[in-house]
Amino acid sequence: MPDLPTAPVLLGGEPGSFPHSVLAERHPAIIERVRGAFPYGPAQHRALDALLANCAEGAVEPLPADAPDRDRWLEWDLAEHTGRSWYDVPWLWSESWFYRRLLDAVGWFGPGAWRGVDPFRPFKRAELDAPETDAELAALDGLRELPEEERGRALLHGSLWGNRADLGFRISAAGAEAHGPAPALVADDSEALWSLLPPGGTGTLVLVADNAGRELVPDLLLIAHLLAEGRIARAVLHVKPYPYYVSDATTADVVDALHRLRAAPGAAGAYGGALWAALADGRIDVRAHPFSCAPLPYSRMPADLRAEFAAATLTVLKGDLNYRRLVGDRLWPPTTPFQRVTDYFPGPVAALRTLKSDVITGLSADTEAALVAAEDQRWRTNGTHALIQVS
Ligand SMILES: O=P(O)(O)OC[C@H]1O[C@](O)(CO)[C@@H](O)[C@@H]1O
Repeated sequence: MPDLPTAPVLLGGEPGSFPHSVLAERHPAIIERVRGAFPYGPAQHRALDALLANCAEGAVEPLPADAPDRDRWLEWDLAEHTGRSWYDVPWLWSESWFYRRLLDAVGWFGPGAWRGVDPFRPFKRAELDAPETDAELAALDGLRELPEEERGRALLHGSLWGNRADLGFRISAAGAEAHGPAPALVADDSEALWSLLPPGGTGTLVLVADNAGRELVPDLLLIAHLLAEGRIARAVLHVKPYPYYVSDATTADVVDALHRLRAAPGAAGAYGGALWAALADGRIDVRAHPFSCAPLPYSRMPADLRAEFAAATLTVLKGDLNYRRLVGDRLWPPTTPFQRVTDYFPGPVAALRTLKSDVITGLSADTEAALVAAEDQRWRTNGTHALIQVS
């Protein structure tokens, strides 16, 4: 693997920092929301209490010998981090560990009746069922008369800005949506993206999804458009193998989104039907690779995933967490070339992301200066800016 340039890895240990607030405030709030959403029994309440305590002062504990994914977590640095504070290990790792432990606490992996019950499902469902979703679907009717390129651009932006629909983020960023859909693109390589997907394409788009609901719906619409317009022949949609970061999409969320689309009137319903048919005949494939929930950067991806990304015409990584994993969860100087930190990626890659954490690369010096002048460093995390970067 070529040498990557380095910058400090983000840790959660510094009070006042964004990562610290996620570990110290957001995670306890998520535990209480989940606790309030299900009629859990005493065992789950006790386990959630223990997790709360662990969030505050605890150390990383080993997984029990019979945990189904113990070997995988050992490959993912669990032994190295065991006994250390959540605040001293890489923030990317401790956040991911939090979701793994939360699933344990509610019985997701257990043999009991709560096995496989998604603790975030009520929140994801509520978003999908919200009137705002109806309005977004109805707006598709207005796109029908547009030339294909304009329709494609609109759907690309729908998928991009759909990334603000992140329920974990909203717990501590109330009001971020009130800024409206500001056209605040801090980097825009969309021309390069379209040049990789010309009409008459016979290739495969890999879309690594992020959130369910109001992000996944526009992601699916974009895929439907690219297939219908002959810009790709196939699409592979990667989702999470288990509930993660509150709103991340699982296979069950894909099913919910497709039902929602199919039941909608007008253009949305037609897209839903086309997507359903494309899944049935194999033009769209859904994957839930274990590495999608790994606490690691993509530079450590396993060989099978590397081969899949290498064979794709383009891999689109959605969202903030995927961006952190793509470029490395480090405090890069913002003008660090995106190309340089993604050199290791085995094929053409695009990031579509709204900015919700400190990590950023690929800005021009002018753009960085303008952002800092207007907002100090708040632009990095307040979810009102977005980027399209291609390498
Ligand atoms: O859903 P997204 O765009 O990946 O955002 C999730 C982000 O939320 C956070 O939990 C905090 O913003 C980050 O850790 C993470 O990058």
